[in-house]
Amino acid sequence: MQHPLMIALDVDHPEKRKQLLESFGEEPLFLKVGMEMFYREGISALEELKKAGHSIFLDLKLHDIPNTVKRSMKVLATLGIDMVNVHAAGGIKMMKAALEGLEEGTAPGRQRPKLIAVTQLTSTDSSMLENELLITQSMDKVVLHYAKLAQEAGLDGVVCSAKEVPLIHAECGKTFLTVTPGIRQENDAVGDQKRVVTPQMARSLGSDAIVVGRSITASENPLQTYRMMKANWGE
Ligand SMILES: O=c1ccn([C@@H]2O[C@H](COP(=O)(O)O)[C@@H](O)[C@H]2O)c(=O)[nH]1
Repeated sequence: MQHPLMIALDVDHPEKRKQLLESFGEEPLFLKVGMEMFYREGISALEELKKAGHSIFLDLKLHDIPNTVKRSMKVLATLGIDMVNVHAAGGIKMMKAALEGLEEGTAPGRQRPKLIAVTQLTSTDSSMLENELLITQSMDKVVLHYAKLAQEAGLDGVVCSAKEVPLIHAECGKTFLTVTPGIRQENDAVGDQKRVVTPQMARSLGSDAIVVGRSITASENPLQTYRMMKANWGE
């Protein structure tokens, strides 16, 4: 998939997860497995998803000392996942260690999972950045700075809002991946997200992939909503 719409499997029961996936039939999907599902269902569920032909972004957002992150990534590299992430706030050493761990853990002949870094969560706005996190630079500057650190560490790309994609692609190059959550159709509830765009806007801003959770998982007809959002995203 060149520009995937990644479905965030944020549901509160394995049966709901299974029902949701059944509603998509045989279509191979790009699925984002987050902490909720991974902590509940573990590695065996990832194997199930892979067997069904799906691609997996394991969104665990590692953020710890470099040694711990490296050793953890070495384990995650064995799980058959396609993408995994860290928080760029862990710094260059931590990101380099994450990459080393992934490389060491990837079996010969297998493709290393892509490694991307969260710049600033899409639930953060400028006011939170300044007043809670005490970061006084603008959101654009901070996100770009973290993207550059991730690139310097050798990572494949970042998680950011689609709003920051043009800046990141201009400074880090078009092949540096931008994976963008905070996606909503015009009338969807925004919830806790702050830096939000529609699938159409994400495409015109140049996002490489969009992540959609509740708009699909909480929809009365997830398949129909997925198809509509995918069409609006241009895939
Ligand atoms: O900055 C970030 C990083 C990760 N996420 C994750 O994406 C989905 C979005 O879900 P929605 O229901 O579409 O809001 C969710 O799993 C987050 O953990 C993010 O939103 N922002």
